[in-house]
Amino acid sequence: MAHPASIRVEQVSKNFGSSNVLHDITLHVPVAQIFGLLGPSGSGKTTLIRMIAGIDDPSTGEVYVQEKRMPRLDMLSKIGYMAQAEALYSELTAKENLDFFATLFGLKGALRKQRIHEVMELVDLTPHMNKQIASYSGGMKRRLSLAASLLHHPDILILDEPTVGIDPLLRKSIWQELERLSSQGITIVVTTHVMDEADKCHRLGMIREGKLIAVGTPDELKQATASSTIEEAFLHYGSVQL
Ligand SMILES: Nc1ncnc2c1ncn2[C@@H]1O[C@H](COP(=O)(O)OP(=O)(O)OP(=O)(O)O)[C@@H](O)[C@H]1O
Repeated sequence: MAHPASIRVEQVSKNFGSSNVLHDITLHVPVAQIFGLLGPSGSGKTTLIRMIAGIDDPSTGEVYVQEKRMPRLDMLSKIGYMAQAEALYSELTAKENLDFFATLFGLKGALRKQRIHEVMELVDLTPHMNKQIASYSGGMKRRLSLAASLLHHPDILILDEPTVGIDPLLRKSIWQELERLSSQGITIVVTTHVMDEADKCHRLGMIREGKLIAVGTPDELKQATASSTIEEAFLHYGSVQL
């Protein structure tokens, strides 16, 4: 076996009432890979990663994380999840918010203080540690959410459009951090609309209308469609009749 799978999605479909939003998705993500999910708005990316994070369950099929069938409460400590909508308390400061999440993850004492400082440093928010979230910009809230998802040193990091509203310089440093985390063995699943970010992923999955229409490295997807950029490859797959 070349690489053990960190995440296995096996023949997963998802219905909301009578509407079928994911169709028969099978996907394996090896340990330490940065896997990007690309697809138009409404194609099902968030629905899929919520099932990987164990927040929702499939209608049919199975999701395994570290070979444990999801959803599973004891896997939550292994997973860091950053949603599109911020789950922050606006009347509290950044530090108070992180203190709250740290408590949920059982981080205590000096270790907790140190970790809060590390993650705040990482997202470049240290000078704003004691400001109320109500005074934060959209980008600052995204950065704080990312910091919160990293607090407990998760093995698996699941990020739903983490860099929306973040300026290019900081986006670059966040991607450097994701690469560093991956080199330490952390598996990362990230949804994105930003094509230069897609190029930084080790492997990509393209989703359209709830179907996984292509999976491969950025180079493989470009070669398969005779494209010079991921954007072109994406447009190619988007125009193919399913
Ligand atoms: N709880 C729900 N109940 C009913 N329909 C839902 C629910 N959650 C998602 N959907 C529908 O499922 C489809 C896929 O939504 P999803 O949020 O997964 O797409 P997405 O690819 O993440 O989009 P975006 O890029 O805009 O975030 C959409 O048609 C959406 O309206």
